[in-house]
Amino acid sequence: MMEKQQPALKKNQAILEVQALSKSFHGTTALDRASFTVPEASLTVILGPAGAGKTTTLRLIAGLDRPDNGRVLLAGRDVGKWEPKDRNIAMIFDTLALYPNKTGYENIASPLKIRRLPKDEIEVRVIEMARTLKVSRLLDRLPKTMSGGERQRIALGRALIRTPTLFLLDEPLSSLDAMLRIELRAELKRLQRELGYTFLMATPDFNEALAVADTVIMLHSGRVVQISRPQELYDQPLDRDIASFVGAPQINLIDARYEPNASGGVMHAAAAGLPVPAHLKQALGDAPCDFVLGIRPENLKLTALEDAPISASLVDIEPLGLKSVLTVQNNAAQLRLHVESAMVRRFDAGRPLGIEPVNPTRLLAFDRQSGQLLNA
Ligand SMILES: Nc1ncnc2c1ncn2[C@@H]1O[C@H](COP(=O)(O)OP(=O)(O)OP(=O)(O)O)[C@@H](O)[C@H]1O
Repeated sequence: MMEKQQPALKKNQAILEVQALSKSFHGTTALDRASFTVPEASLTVILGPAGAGKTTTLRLIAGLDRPDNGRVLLAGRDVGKWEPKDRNIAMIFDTLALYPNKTGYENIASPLKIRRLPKDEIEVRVIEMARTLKVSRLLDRLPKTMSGGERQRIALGRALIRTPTLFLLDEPLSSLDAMLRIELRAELKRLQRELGYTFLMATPDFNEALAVADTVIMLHSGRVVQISRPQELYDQPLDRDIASFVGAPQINLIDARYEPNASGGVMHAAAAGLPVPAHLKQALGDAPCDFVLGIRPENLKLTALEDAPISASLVDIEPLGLKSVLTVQNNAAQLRLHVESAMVRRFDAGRPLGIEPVNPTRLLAFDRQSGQLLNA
């Protein structure tokens, strides 16, 4: 099968450029002027909740749907009029099913056989792929004799044996159980690096993005709301929706009032007067104002009730192994804290607790109306 010749990339040119891409279905906007680039040999993740427009974006790039507006450029060329088969893109979905009556070898080889590659070349590539995926010993076996994880590796081998310009992966691990998922996402990242592939992967799972992504494109209601490194998305989310979406347990977002004074000012939040860290003071300015204070649950800790800036009573404990998530409440706010399980094992609901923020440089402030991050 002939694929259209891709021109050589110019230095620093993105493999993929998406420019103001829009798509509506029956009057509902699925994608709204989305723009981003994907550099060669990178792993870029499109992150967003259900219905954010992730699949729509991938389908438009693959040419499976036509955009209402905007352009898709591959290696600098507008491919708007190209058929999917001419775009030299491989799309991998979550169902990585195998042919049950074919051996591991035949399964991995099948995309190359369809392309009528010479037998010798197929053999070299399958053996190499099996070595990379550590499944060489499974090549003669049928899928029914393999474990779930082994089958997924063979299926990945089959998906990755082609050498397209770009791989689009739509929630490729979503059908797997948690353990296998963690193992295989590390494997995907390793393969992508080792083979120098370019991956654009959609997922609703921030932890997955954190584990594998070079860059995250955060999509919300069809709009690109932030493009950054995954850790930056967690540390500096550009608005409160992003802050809530990334990180579990969820960030605490509490109404706060800022009162500047000669000694740096005070923030009234959760029925407490808290000192204002320098970066927030800069972001909030010189006048009193209302804002939303963002505190990650790991940046709150239990402390002696008599010295605590915040007092609240225990509502619930969710044990998560070594750590537990505590929900506490006072008359101004409900808060989640991430604490050592050993500390709270014998706590009963209703118990009064003392709480203090830690790592003040990690506190965030958001505009009360727009929800935007307030930055210095
Ligand atoms: N073929 C279609 N016909 C009608 N509406 C569609 C179609 N495809 C997508 N949509 C709508 O467009 C919006 C974006 O859908 P899309 O599948 O791209 O989201 P997603 O981020 O991939 O979600 P998920 O994580 O649930 O797969 C949704 O509101 C969806 O209902």
